[in-house]
Amino acid sequence: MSEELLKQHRDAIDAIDETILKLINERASHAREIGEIKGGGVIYRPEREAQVLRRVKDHNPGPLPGESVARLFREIMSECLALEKPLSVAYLGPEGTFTQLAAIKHFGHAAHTVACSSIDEAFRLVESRTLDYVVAPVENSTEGAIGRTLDLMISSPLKICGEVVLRIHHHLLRGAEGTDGIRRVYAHAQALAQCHEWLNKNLPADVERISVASNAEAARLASEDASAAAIAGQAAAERYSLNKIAENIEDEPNNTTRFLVLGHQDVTPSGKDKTSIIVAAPNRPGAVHSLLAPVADNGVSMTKFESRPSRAGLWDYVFFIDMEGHRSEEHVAKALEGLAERTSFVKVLGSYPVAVI
Ligand SMILES: C=C(O[C@@H]1C=C(C(=O)O)C=C[C@H]1O)C(=O)O
Repeated sequence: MSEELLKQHRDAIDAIDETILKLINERASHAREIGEIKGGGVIYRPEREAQVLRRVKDHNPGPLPGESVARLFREIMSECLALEKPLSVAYLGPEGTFTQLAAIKHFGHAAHTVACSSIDEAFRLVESRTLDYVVAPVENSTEGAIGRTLDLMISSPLKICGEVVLRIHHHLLRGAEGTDGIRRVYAHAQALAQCHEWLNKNLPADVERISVASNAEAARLASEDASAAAIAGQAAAERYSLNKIAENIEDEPNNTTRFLVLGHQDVTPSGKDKTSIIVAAPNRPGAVHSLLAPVADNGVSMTKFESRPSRAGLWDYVFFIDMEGHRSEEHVAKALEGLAERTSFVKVLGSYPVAVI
């Protein structure tokens, strides 16, 4: 090893770090000025943040991967915005849930994440403007829709202003080592379902599977009970100092959960957006087909179509539809007009940027 060569590179890194430091602070000063111009109004602009992240990925010369530089800039923006005022974000707690991870992935570490005891409470705290935004899971690639979030969106005045897609890795966690002496496994019902095959193969049939409110709650219970294990993610393992007895035990290797970010603002177009709506339809043959005609006729692509029995009693079914494009784009606007003519209930939940990181 050449000491001289090593020193040359380290000197170069020191000089670069000084420049980076100066430039990041210069950037923060501009963000603060922009905050002044906004004059106390809404400071967080999801469309602008998505554009910044896409630009960074598109212009990235390497060797760092695009995803990595986008994550770094995610944190820089988070700190710049916190200089104006840190955002407060409600999520289904306790600390260490995947929803908290999703909130941090979307807003960065400078945001103030607040654990709530239910998705309902998280919505309520944002509806009452006690907190700024709520992050809630909406669908999992193996388990399907998260009914409670969908039901809340039917009546909530909140608008969707972003989405987060998170790869979900589950681990078997325990205070002790090995699987000997495990009498029960705690996990959220979704996690039990997502690891069902693995549990059948790797634990005795008489081990009890107990579903609890969250993965983090499962980890907490396992940390207090030597004959218990939990299924949870990395964050919960760290939070409760548990050993990873087995890693990535999810049956489906591409297990991902999609989360929605909701707040009070309408988001302007970012250039690559989605629009989410709810429509109601009677339970009549052909009703859904004719209802959807304006979507196809205007060349709008649907990326999701999910039905739920209506609880309001006025309709038989409600449909959650995601489509490509922003509601202000002509073809999307025309599709929405056409839908409104065919049903008594259309609710636009929001137009928002497609997830970048
Ligand atoms: C600086 C702004 O405000 C916030 C901070 C941003 C940033 O650091 O780049 C981007 C969007 C906003 O969330 C802006 O609107 O441009």
